[in-house]
Amino acid sequence: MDALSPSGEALSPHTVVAAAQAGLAAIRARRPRIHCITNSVAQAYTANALLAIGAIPSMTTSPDEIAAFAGSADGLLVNLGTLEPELRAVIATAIDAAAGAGRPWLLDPVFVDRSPPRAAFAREIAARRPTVIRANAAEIGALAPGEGPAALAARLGTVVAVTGEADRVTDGAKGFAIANGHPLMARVTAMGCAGAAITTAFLSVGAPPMVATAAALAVLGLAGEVAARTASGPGSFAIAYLDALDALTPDALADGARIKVLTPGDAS
Ligand SMILES: Nc1ncnc2c1ncn2[C@@H]1O[C@H](COP(=O)(O)OP(=O)(O)OP(=O)(O)O)[C@@H](O)[C@H]1O
Ligand SMILES: Cc1ncsc1CCO
Ligand SMILES: [Mg+2]
Repeated sequence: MDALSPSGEALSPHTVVAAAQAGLAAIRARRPRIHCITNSVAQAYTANALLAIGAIPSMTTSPDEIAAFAGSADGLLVNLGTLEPELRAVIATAIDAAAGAGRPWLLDPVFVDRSPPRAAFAREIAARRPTVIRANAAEIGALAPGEGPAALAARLGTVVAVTGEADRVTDGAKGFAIANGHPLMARVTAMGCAGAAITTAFLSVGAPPMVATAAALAVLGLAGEVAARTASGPGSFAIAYLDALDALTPDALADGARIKVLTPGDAS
């Protein structure tokens, strides 16, 4: 299982496909619990997406419970989509607990491009070195103005994933481009948020972070392509996407994943 070997190995599209297959099997067998501090728009869909892939969601943000929940979870998602004031301290406590327990955590800096105070807070959180930062291009631009994903990843020692029509993942030196996905994914709110939660589930089952993130994005994109075949619009697509996550097979991944290795020049 080359995908589960330590980082530093030669990277290839096959590495990612193998990690997607192994990660999917591990999530379904081990049922990792992912604690999600996420926005009020995305909560129910995110919990359903985690269940569809085989993981277990927990979602509380209660200040007196967050350390217990985050510290005993297999991974932590921090999503800033509806950043009510009391969440700032809750997020700090959750990161302490997850990082203290040696668990991966992922930052999704939603809408930092719309709010300078939120961008400032997101930069503070990013300085805590999340395992992965996942965002759309506008959000990465606001989080690290003038820097670009590869420089951001290199400076923090984290993995940065930029999602959109094509997805790119980098550790600052190397990277992957994932071409899977469907335009209907941009017509349902919280697709990125739910995808970040599923990416956290892949991080929690053991592949190195850049490979695990690329694997998760291939899974998410391929599920989107499968769902689009039967959907008649955004509403039925949202439901079909959950079914597609549940039904995805190792063979479908081998046939359908569209991954390219990025060299240092094009990882920026
Ligand atoms: N036009 C597109 N074609 C193919 N895939 C897409 C397209 N737009 C988005 N996606 C896919 O949808 C997922 C969500 O990415 P997106 O960049 O839209 O997230 P986001 O902006 O954070 O969304 P949200 O904030 O609504 O959760 C990614 O896996 C991405 O690959
Ligand atoms: C629409 C919306 N507003 C805050 S969070 C969110 C979900 C998509 O990120
Ligand atoms: Mg988003």
